[in-house]
Amino acid sequence: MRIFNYSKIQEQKWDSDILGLIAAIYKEAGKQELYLKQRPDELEKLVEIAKIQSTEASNAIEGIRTTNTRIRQLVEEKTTPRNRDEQEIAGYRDVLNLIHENFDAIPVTQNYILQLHKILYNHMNNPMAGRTKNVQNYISATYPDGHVETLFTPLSPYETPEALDSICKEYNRVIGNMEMEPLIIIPVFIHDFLCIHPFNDGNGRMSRLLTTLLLYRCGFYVGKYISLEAKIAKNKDLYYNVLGQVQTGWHEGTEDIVPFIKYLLGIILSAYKDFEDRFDLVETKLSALETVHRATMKKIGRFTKQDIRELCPSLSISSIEGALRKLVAAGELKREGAGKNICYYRLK
Ligand SMILES: Nc1ncnc2c1ncn2[C@@H]1O[C@H](COP(=O)(O)OP(=O)(O)OP(=O)(O)O)[C@@H](O)[C@H]1O
Repeated sequence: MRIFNYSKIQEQKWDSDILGLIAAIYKEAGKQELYLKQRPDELEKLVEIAKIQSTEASNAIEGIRTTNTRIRQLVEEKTTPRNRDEQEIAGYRDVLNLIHENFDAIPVTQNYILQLHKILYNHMNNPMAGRTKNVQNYISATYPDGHVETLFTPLSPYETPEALDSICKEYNRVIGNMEMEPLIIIPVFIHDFLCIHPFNDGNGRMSRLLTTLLLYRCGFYVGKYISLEAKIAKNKDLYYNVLGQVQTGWHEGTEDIVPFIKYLLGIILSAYKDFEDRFDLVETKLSALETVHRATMKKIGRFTKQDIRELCPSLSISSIEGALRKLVAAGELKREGAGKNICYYRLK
Protein backbone atom coordinates (compact mmCIF):
# COMPACT_ATOMS: atom_id res chain seq x y z
CA MET A 1 0.00 0.00 0.00
CA ARG A 2 1.37 3.39 -1.01
CA ILE A 3 2.10 5.63 2.02
CA PHE A 4 1.44 9.39 1.80
CA ASN A 5 3.59 11.73 3.82
CA TYR A 6 3.37 15.32 2.61
CA SER A 7 5.88 16.59 5.20
CA LYS A 8 8.58 14.66 3.33
CA ILE A 9 8.08 16.91 0.31
CA GLN A 10 9.53 19.71 2.42
CA GLU A 11 12.92 18.02 2.29
CA GLN A 12 13.02 18.48 -1.46
CA LYS A 13 15.05 21.35 -2.94
CA TRP A 14 13.07 23.41 -5.46
CA ASP A 15 14.79 24.79 -8.52
CA SER A 16 14.72 28.46 -9.47
CA ASP A 17 11.93 27.88 -12.04
CA ILE A 18 9.49 26.73 -9.37
CA LEU A 19 10.50 29.44 -6.91
CA GLY A 20 10.18 32.04 -9.67
CA LEU A 21 6.71 30.81 -10.62
CA ILE A 22 5.54 30.90 -7.00
CA ALA A 23 6.86 34.44 -6.47
CA ALA A 24 5.24 35.62 -9.73
CA ILE A 25 1.86 34.07 -8.81
CA TYR A 26 1.83 35.78 -5.40
CA LYS A 27 2.66 39.09 -7.07
CA GLU A 28 -0.15 38.66 -9.60
CA ALA A 29 -2.61 37.56 -6.89
CA GLY A 30 -1.83 40.77 -4.99
CA LYS A 31 -2.41 42.87 -8.10
CA GLN A 32 -5.66 41.08 -8.78
CA GLU A 33 -6.95 42.02 -5.35
CA LEU A 34 -6.40 45.69 -6.20
CA TYR A 35 -8.07 45.35 -9.60
CA LEU A 36 -11.08 43.70 -8.03
CA LYS A 37 -11.48 46.64 -5.66
CA GLN A 38 -11.40 49.08 -8.59
CA ARG A 39 -14.00 47.51 -10.86
CA PRO A 40 -15.83 44.77 -8.99
CA ASP A 41 -19.05 44.95 -11.03
CA GLU A 42 -17.43 45.07 -14.43
CA LEU A 43 -15.14 42.16 -13.60
CA GLU A 44 -18.18 40.09 -12.65
CA LYS A 45 -18.83 39.90 -16.41
CA LEU A 46 -15.76 37.70 -16.71
CA VAL A 47 -17.14 35.20 -14.19
CA GLU A 48 -20.01 33.94 -16.34
CA ILE A 49 -17.76 33.69 -19.39
CA ALA A 50 -15.11 31.74 -17.47
CA LYS A 51 -17.81 29.37 -16.17
CA ILE A 52 -18.96 28.62 -19.70
CA GLN A 53 -15.39 28.13 -20.91
CA SER A 54 -14.48 25.89 -17.95
CA THR A 55 -17.54 23.71 -18.34
CA GLU A 56 -17.03 23.41 -22.08
CA ALA A 57 -13.27 22.75 -21.91
CA SER A 58 -13.20 20.29 -19.01
CA ASN A 59 -15.87 18.18 -20.65
CA ALA A 60 -14.28 18.48 -24.10
CA ILE A 61 -11.02 17.04 -22.72
CA GLU A 62 -13.01 13.88 -21.97
CA GLY A 63 -14.82 13.94 -25.35
CA ILE A 64 -18.11 15.20 -23.86
CA ARG A 65 -19.55 17.84 -26.18
CA THR A 66 -22.53 19.84 -27.35
CA THR A 67 -22.92 22.99 -29.46
CA ASN A 68 -21.67 26.41 -28.26
CA THR A 69 -25.21 27.69 -27.96
CA ARG A 70 -26.35 24.68 -25.93
CA ILE A 71 -23.31 24.97 -23.59
CA ARG A 72 -24.16 28.61 -22.93
CA GLN A 73 -27.83 27.81 -22.30
CA LEU A 74 -26.95 24.90 -20.02
CA VAL A 75 -24.47 26.94 -17.97
CA GLU A 76 -26.95 29.81 -17.70
CA GLU A 77 -29.58 27.24 -16.64
CA LYS A 78 -31.90 28.32 -19.44
CA THR A 79 -32.53 24.79 -20.67
CA THR A 80 -32.54 21.19 -19.49
CA PRO A 81 -30.13 18.51 -20.75
CA ARG A 82 -31.28 16.63 -23.86
CA ASN A 83 -28.84 13.72 -23.94
CA ARG A 84 -26.13 11.96 -21.97
CA ASP A 85 -23.37 14.43 -22.84
CA GLU A 86 -25.57 17.34 -21.82
CA GLN A 87 -26.43 15.59 -18.55
CA GLU A 88 -22.72 15.30 -17.80
CA ILE A 89 -22.22 18.97 -18.73
CA ALA A 90 -25.08 20.05 -16.46
CA GLY A 91 -23.53 18.08 -13.60
CA TYR A 92 -20.17 19.80 -14.09
CA ARG A 93 -21.95 23.17 -14.08
CA ASP A 94 -23.66 22.32 -10.76
CA VAL A 95 -20.40 21.35 -9.04
CA LEU A 96 -18.60 24.39 -10.43
CA ASN A 97 -21.37 26.71 -9.20
CA LEU A 98 -21.25 25.09 -5.79
CA ILE A 99 -17.50 25.61 -5.61
CA HIS A 100 -17.77 29.23 -6.80
CA GLU A 101 -20.37 30.08 -4.19
CA ASN A 102 -19.37 27.90 -1.24
CA PHE A 103 -15.68 27.05 -1.52
CA ASP A 104 -15.04 28.28 2.01
CA ALA A 105 -17.64 25.84 3.35
CA ILE A 106 -16.40 22.79 1.43
CA PRO A 107 -13.58 21.18 3.37
CA VAL A 108 -11.16 18.87 1.59
CA THR A 109 -12.30 15.52 2.98
CA GLN A 110 -13.18 12.18 1.44
CA ASN A 111 -16.83 12.68 2.36
CA TYR A 112 -17.10 16.05 0.60
CA ILE A 113 -15.26 14.75 -2.47
CA LEU A 114 -17.76 11.89 -2.69
CA GLN A 115 -20.63 14.35 -2.37
CA LEU A 116 -19.23 16.51 -5.17
CA HIS A 117 -18.88 13.42 -7.34
CA LYS A 118 -22.52 12.57 -6.62
CA ILE A 119 -23.58 16.05 -7.77
CA LEU A 120 -21.51 15.61 -10.95
CA TYR A 121 -23.94 12.80 -11.84
CA ASN A 122 -27.09 14.49 -10.52
CA HIS A 123 -28.69 14.62 -13.95
CA MET A 124 -28.25 10.97 -14.84
CA ASN A 125 -28.70 7.56 -13.37
CA ASN A 126 -25.24 6.42 -12.29
CA PRO A 127 -25.33 3.91 -9.44
CA MET A 128 -21.64 4.62 -8.74
CA ALA A 129 -22.18 8.37 -8.27
CA GLY A 130 -20.71 9.43 -4.94
CA ARG A 131 -19.00 6.05 -4.46
CA THR A 132 -15.41 5.00 -4.94
CA LYS A 133 -14.66 2.52 -7.72
CA ASN A 134 -15.73 -1.11 -7.52
CA VAL A 135 -13.58 -2.33 -10.42
CA GLN A 136 -9.94 -1.85 -11.34
CA ASN A 137 -9.62 1.07 -13.77
CA TYR A 138 -6.81 1.90 -16.20
CA ILE A 139 -5.56 5.13 -17.73
CA SER A 140 -5.25 4.31 -21.39
CA ALA A 141 -4.66 5.88 -24.77
CA THR A 142 -6.58 4.98 -27.93
CA TYR A 143 -4.51 5.41 -31.10
CA PRO A 144 -5.80 6.38 -34.58
CA ASP A 145 -5.50 2.73 -35.76
CA GLY A 146 -7.88 1.76 -32.93
CA HIS A 147 -5.46 -0.04 -30.63
CA VAL A 148 -5.62 0.80 -26.94
CA GLU A 149 -2.59 0.97 -24.69
CA THR A 150 -2.55 1.10 -20.89
CA LEU A 151 -0.51 4.09 -19.74
CA PHE A 152 -0.95 3.65 -16.02
CA THR A 153 -2.67 1.26 -13.62
CA PRO A 154 -4.23 3.26 -10.77
CA LEU A 155 -4.69 1.99 -7.23
CA SER A 156 -6.86 -1.07 -6.73
CA PRO A 157 -10.50 -0.55 -5.65
CA TYR A 158 -9.95 -2.04 -2.19
CA GLU A 159 -7.04 0.34 -1.42
CA THR A 160 -8.85 3.41 -2.74
CA PRO A 161 -11.03 4.65 0.18
CA GLU A 162 -8.09 4.57 2.59
CA ALA A 163 -5.77 6.29 0.13
CA LEU A 164 -8.29 9.04 -0.66
CA ASP A 165 -8.80 9.62 3.03
CA SER A 166 -5.07 9.66 3.57
CA ILE A 167 -4.26 12.31 0.92
CA CYS A 168 -7.06 14.56 2.31
CA LYS A 169 -5.70 14.21 5.86
CA GLU A 170 -2.13 14.86 4.74
CA TYR A 171 -3.23 17.88 2.71
CA ASN A 172 -5.21 19.37 5.60
CA ARG A 173 -2.42 18.69 8.06
CA VAL A 174 0.34 20.45 6.12
CA ILE A 175 -1.92 23.32 5.02
CA GLY A 176 -3.42 23.71 8.51
CA ASN A 177 0.03 23.80 10.15
CA MET A 178 1.27 26.14 7.43
CA GLU A 179 4.00 23.59 7.01
CA MET A 180 4.04 23.64 3.22
CA GLU A 181 3.60 26.14 0.43
CA PRO A 182 0.03 25.64 -0.93
CA LEU A 183 1.20 26.17 -4.51
CA ILE A 184 3.46 23.13 -4.13
CA ILE A 185 1.07 20.93 -2.22
CA ILE A 186 -1.96 21.53 -4.48
CA PRO A 187 -0.31 19.92 -7.56
CA VAL A 188 0.97 17.09 -5.35
CA PHE A 189 -2.56 16.41 -4.08
CA ILE A 190 -4.09 16.59 -7.58
CA HIS A 191 -1.48 14.24 -8.97
CA ASP A 192 -2.03 11.72 -6.16
CA PHE A 193 -5.78 12.01 -6.74
CA LEU A 194 -5.28 11.18 -10.44
CA CYS A 195 -3.00 8.24 -9.68
CA ILE A 196 -5.52 6.83 -7.20
CA HIS A 197 -8.23 7.44 -9.86
CA PRO A 198 -10.84 6.89 -7.14
CA PHE A 199 -13.95 6.62 -9.32
CA ASN A 200 -15.15 4.32 -12.08
CA ASP A 201 -15.82 7.46 -14.10
CA GLY A 202 -15.35 11.21 -13.75
CA ASN A 203 -11.78 11.29 -12.42
CA GLY A 204 -10.45 13.78 -14.97
CA ARG A 205 -13.29 16.23 -14.41
CA MET A 206 -13.20 15.81 -10.62
CA SER A 207 -9.44 16.51 -10.61
CA ARG A 208 -9.99 19.81 -12.41
CA LEU A 209 -12.89 20.80 -10.15
CA LEU A 210 -10.78 19.99 -7.11
CA THR A 211 -7.92 22.11 -8.48
CA THR A 212 -10.31 25.06 -8.57
CA LEU A 213 -11.61 24.30 -5.07
CA LEU A 214 -8.13 23.98 -3.54
CA LEU A 215 -6.89 27.15 -5.21
CA TYR A 216 -9.92 29.18 -4.00
CA ARG A 217 -9.54 27.86 -0.47
CA CYS A 218 -5.92 29.03 -0.50
CA GLY A 219 -6.83 32.50 -1.81
CA PHE A 220 -6.00 32.09 -5.51
CA TYR A 221 -9.17 33.21 -7.27
CA VAL A 222 -7.96 33.61 -10.84
CA GLY A 223 -9.93 30.55 -12.04
CA LYS A 224 -13.11 32.46 -11.29
CA TYR A 225 -12.31 34.99 -14.02
CA ILE A 226 -10.11 33.05 -16.43
CA SER A 227 -10.83 29.41 -17.17
CA LEU A 228 -7.95 27.15 -16.13
CA GLU A 229 -9.68 24.23 -17.81
CA ALA A 230 -9.67 26.10 -21.15
CA LYS A 231 -5.93 26.68 -20.75
CA ILE A 232 -5.36 22.98 -20.10
CA ALA A 233 -7.59 21.96 -23.03
CA LYS A 234 -5.75 24.30 -25.40
CA ASN A 235 -2.69 22.07 -25.15
CA LYS A 236 -4.12 18.72 -24.12
CA ASP A 237 -1.10 16.78 -25.41
CA LEU A 238 1.25 18.65 -23.09
CA TYR A 239 -1.11 17.96 -20.14
CA TYR A 240 -1.15 14.22 -20.93
CA ASN A 241 2.60 14.10 -21.56
CA VAL A 242 3.41 15.72 -18.24
CA LEU A 243 1.00 13.43 -16.39
CA GLY A 244 2.50 10.41 -18.13
CA GLN A 245 6.00 11.55 -17.20
CA VAL A 246 5.33 12.08 -13.49
CA GLN A 247 3.43 8.82 -12.97
CA THR A 248 6.53 6.69 -13.31
CA GLY A 249 7.38 5.20 -9.92
CA TRP A 250 4.21 6.50 -8.22
CA HIS A 251 3.26 3.12 -6.72
CA GLU A 252 6.71 2.86 -5.11
CA GLY A 253 6.68 6.52 -3.98
CA THR A 254 9.68 7.37 -6.19
CA GLU A 255 7.92 9.60 -8.74
CA ASP A 256 9.36 12.97 -9.70
CA ILE A 257 6.47 15.42 -9.29
CA VAL A 258 8.45 18.51 -10.37
CA PRO A 259 7.25 18.60 -14.03
CA PHE A 260 3.59 18.57 -12.94
CA ILE A 261 4.17 21.31 -10.34
CA LYS A 262 5.83 23.45 -13.02
CA TYR A 263 3.04 22.66 -15.48
CA LEU A 264 0.20 23.61 -13.13
CA LEU A 265 1.94 26.72 -11.81
CA GLY A 266 2.58 27.76 -15.42
CA ILE A 267 -1.13 27.43 -16.18
CA ILE A 268 -2.07 29.47 -13.08
CA LEU A 269 0.45 32.22 -13.84
CA SER A 270 -0.63 32.46 -17.45
CA ALA A 271 -4.26 32.81 -16.27
CA TYR A 272 -3.25 35.72 -14.00
CA LYS A 273 -1.53 37.37 -16.97
CA ASP A 274 -4.67 36.95 -19.07
CA PHE A 275 -6.67 38.48 -16.26
CA GLU A 276 -4.45 41.53 -16.30
CA ASP A 277 -4.78 41.79 -20.09
CA ARG A 278 -8.55 41.61 -19.92
CA PHE A 279 -8.83 44.03 -17.03
CA ASP A 280 -8.78 47.16 -19.16
CA LEU A 281 -11.03 45.61 -21.78
CA VAL A 282 -14.03 45.16 -19.50
CA GLU A 283 -15.00 48.81 -19.07
CA THR A 284 -18.74 48.93 -19.68
CA LYS A 285 -18.58 52.30 -21.42
CA LEU A 286 -16.29 51.08 -24.19
CA SER A 287 -17.86 50.36 -27.58
CA ALA A 288 -17.18 47.02 -29.28
CA LEU A 289 -14.93 48.85 -31.75
CA GLU A 290 -12.86 50.46 -29.00
CA THR A 291 -12.64 47.19 -27.05
CA VAL A 292 -11.39 45.30 -30.10
CA HIS A 293 -9.03 48.17 -30.95
CA ARG A 294 -7.52 47.99 -27.47
CA ALA A 295 -7.26 44.21 -27.72
CA THR A 296 -5.36 44.47 -31.02
CA MET A 297 -2.93 46.90 -29.36
CA LYS A 298 -1.97 44.07 -26.99
CA LYS A 299 -0.91 41.86 -29.88
CA ILE A 300 2.53 41.77 -31.41
CA GLY A 301 2.85 40.31 -34.92
CA ARG A 302 0.10 38.31 -36.59
CA PHE A 303 -3.06 37.37 -34.73
CA THR A 304 -6.38 35.75 -35.55
CA LYS A 305 -10.01 36.57 -34.83
CA GLN A 306 -9.88 33.79 -32.22
CA ASP A 307 -6.98 35.51 -30.39
CA ILE A 308 -9.09 38.65 -30.12
CA ARG A 309 -12.10 36.65 -29.02
CA GLU A 310 -10.09 35.25 -26.13
CA LEU A 311 -9.19 38.75 -25.01
CA CYS A 312 -12.75 40.07 -25.35
CA PRO A 313 -14.91 37.10 -24.38
CA SER A 314 -17.90 39.31 -23.55
CA LEU A 315 -18.26 40.37 -27.22
CA SER A 316 -20.13 38.25 -29.74
CA ILE A 317 -18.16 36.89 -32.66
CA SER A 318 -20.14 39.06 -35.09
CA SER A 319 -19.26 42.23 -33.09
CA ILE A 320 -15.60 41.24 -33.22
CA GLU A 321 -15.78 40.57 -36.97
CA GLY A 322 -17.50 43.91 -37.54
CA ALA A 323 -14.90 45.79 -35.49
CA LEU A 324 -12.00 44.04 -37.26
CA ARG A 325 -13.51 44.99 -40.64
CA LYS A 326 -13.75 48.64 -39.57
CA LEU A 327 -10.16 48.64 -38.30
CA VAL A 328 -8.96 47.18 -41.63
CA ALA A 329 -10.96 49.81 -43.55
CA ALA A 330 -9.51 52.58 -41.35
CA GLY A 331 -5.97 51.43 -42.19
CA GLU A 332 -5.24 50.37 -38.59
CA LEU A 333 -4.92 46.69 -39.44
CA LYS A 334 -3.79 44.63 -42.40
CA ARG A 335 -5.74 41.47 -43.21
CA GLU A 336 -4.01 38.47 -44.81
CA GLY A 337 -4.98 35.00 -45.99
CA ALA A 338 -8.34 33.47 -46.74
CA GLY A 339 -10.93 31.29 -45.02
CA LYS A 340 -9.63 29.63 -41.88
CA ASN A 341 -6.17 31.12 -42.41
CA ILE A 342 -7.20 34.76 -42.14
CA CYS A 343 -4.95 36.72 -39.82
CA TYR A 344 -4.24 40.35 -39.05
CA TYR A 345 -1.37 42.56 -38.01
CA ARG A 346 -1.18 46.15 -36.87
CA LEU A 347 -0.03 48.84 -39.30
CA LYS A 348 0.26 51.57 -36.67
N1 LIG B 1 -0.90 9.54 -18.51
C1 LIG B 1 -2.08 10.13 -18.62
N2 LIG B 1 -2.58 10.39 -19.82
C2 LIG B 1 -3.79 10.95 -19.95
N3 LIG B 1 -4.57 11.32 -18.92
C3 LIG B 1 -4.11 11.12 -17.70
C4 LIG B 1 -2.86 10.51 -17.50
N4 LIG B 1 -2.70 10.41 -16.20
C5 LIG B 1 -3.78 10.93 -15.62
N5 LIG B 1 -4.64 11.37 -16.51
C6 LIG B 1 -5.91 12.00 -16.15
O1 LIG B 1 -6.94 11.07 -16.36
C7 LIG B 1 -8.05 11.71 -16.96
C8 LIG B 1 -8.78 10.73 -17.81
O2 LIG B 1 -8.99 9.58 -17.09
P1 LIG B 1 -10.09 8.52 -17.58
O3 LIG B 1 -9.99 8.34 -19.05
O4 LIG B 1 -10.02 7.34 -16.68
O5 LIG B 1 -11.37 9.37 -17.36
P2 LIG B 1 -12.53 9.22 -16.35
O6 LIG B 1 -12.22 8.70 -15.04
O7 LIG B 1 -13.61 8.55 -17.12
O8 LIG B 1 -12.83 10.77 -16.16
P3 LIG B 1 -13.85 11.60 -16.97
O9 LIG B 1 -15.18 10.91 -16.84
O10 LIG B 1 -13.81 12.96 -16.35
O11 LIG B 1 -13.40 11.49 -18.37
C9 LIG B 1 -7.47 12.86 -17.75
O12 LIG B 1 -8.38 13.92 -17.89
C10 LIG B 1 -6.28 13.26 -16.93
O13 LIG B 1 -6.69 14.22 -15.97
